[in-house]
Amino acid sequence: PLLKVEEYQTPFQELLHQVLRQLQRKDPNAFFSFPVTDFIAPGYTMIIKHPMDFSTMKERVKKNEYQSLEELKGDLRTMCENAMTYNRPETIYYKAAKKLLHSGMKILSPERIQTLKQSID
Ligand SMILES: COc1ccc(C(=O)NC2CCC2)cc1-c1cc(C(C)=O)n2cccnc12
Repeated sequence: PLLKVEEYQTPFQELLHQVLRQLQRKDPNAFFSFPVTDFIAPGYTMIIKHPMDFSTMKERVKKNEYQSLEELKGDLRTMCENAMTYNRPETIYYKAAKKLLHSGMKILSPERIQTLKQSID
């Protein structure tokens, strides 16, 4: 079978893909890699109305559904706020979400994005 190469139609999609890779490095336990299920988190889908995770964000990049970085930033915020709503403050998930949101907003700062753009051009 052919090697599965991450092909992207536009440079902007490539930029978003690089941003997601940097964000996922801040989630070493992969707590945010896939959708949270009711099996591992009882009642989750009743409490959280707008679930989000990195695999869903990756799909959105592939389908070219993000028109701006702001939209990706919004999904990152939703994902972290979901975890800080469902989980109690003393849990590893609440703490991981708080940290991810903080470091994620730094990665998405204009300066960091400018540097990333230059590395792709
Ligand atoms: C994709 O979601 C997950 C994947 C794996 C794990 C996991 O490895 N949990 C082990 C660490 C202690 C059990 C946890 C989660 C997980 C994320 C979350 C979030 C993000 O709220 N969560 C909430 C309650 C229970 N489990 C989880």
